[in-house]
Amino acid sequence: GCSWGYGPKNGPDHWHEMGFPIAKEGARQSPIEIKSQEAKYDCNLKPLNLSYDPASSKSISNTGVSIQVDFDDCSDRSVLTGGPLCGKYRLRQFHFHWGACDGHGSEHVIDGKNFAGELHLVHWNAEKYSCFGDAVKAPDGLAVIAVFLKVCDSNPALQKIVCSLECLKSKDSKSEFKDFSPCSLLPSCLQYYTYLGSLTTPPLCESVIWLVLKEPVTKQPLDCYRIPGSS
Ligand SMILES: NS(=O)(=O)c1ccc(S(=O)(=O)NCc2cccs2)s1
Ligand SMILES: [Zn+2]
Repeated sequence: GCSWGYGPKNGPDHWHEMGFPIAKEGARQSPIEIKSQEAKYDCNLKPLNLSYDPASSKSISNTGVSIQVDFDDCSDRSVLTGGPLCGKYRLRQFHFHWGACDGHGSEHVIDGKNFAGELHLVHWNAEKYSCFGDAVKAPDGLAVIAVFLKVCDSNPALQKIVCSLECLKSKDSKSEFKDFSPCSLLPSCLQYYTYLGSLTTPPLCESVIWLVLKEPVTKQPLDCYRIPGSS
């Protein structure tokens, strides 16, 4: 069909011919490979300042290409400030990218290392733009925190998300998802790399200030959930 995805016929190498020429012609396309030795320290950068209200989480859905938790972004309930950012960026949603096996799945790569997955917390500049749709078209409209995910034996915060997957088996399924604190998914150290890039999926808008955390978090191996009746 005409919808983009990650298959051999509709994956990233085809997106430019599926209505998103920016994939080939863009000036600041993400993801990128980060080479730590080439990163420059910038003393003007501030620490990231996250202020999230767990009561602002609304729902969790299977978008067909990811698992996404949406937040109430009608007011400044969950906001990101600091880092390279000017003003307050409102948390709109977070979602995941992962692979078929544990050796790959992250979008960004650090010094040639792939991680099992990557969590993206998507924020938009509500001080400067009146709605998300306007922000996603602006060069400083979005700020996305990227967190690398490693496989490990347990992560209680992810547990709540994984448990919700039971009733999200089909595309566009959605269920209530209240009182979730995204901070519980973050590593203790919020040191980050930052660069100007784009959405990593169509429409690939070049409107993202990327904040890629240096420290990964550990995620529950999904296969640790025994299916009742299986041996
Ligand atoms: N992987 S990522 O964090 O770079 C994202 C990809 C898409 C994102 S979105 O939530 O902004 N939707 C994009 C849009 C929907 C409708 C108009 S633009 S965030
Ligand atoms: Zn993403």
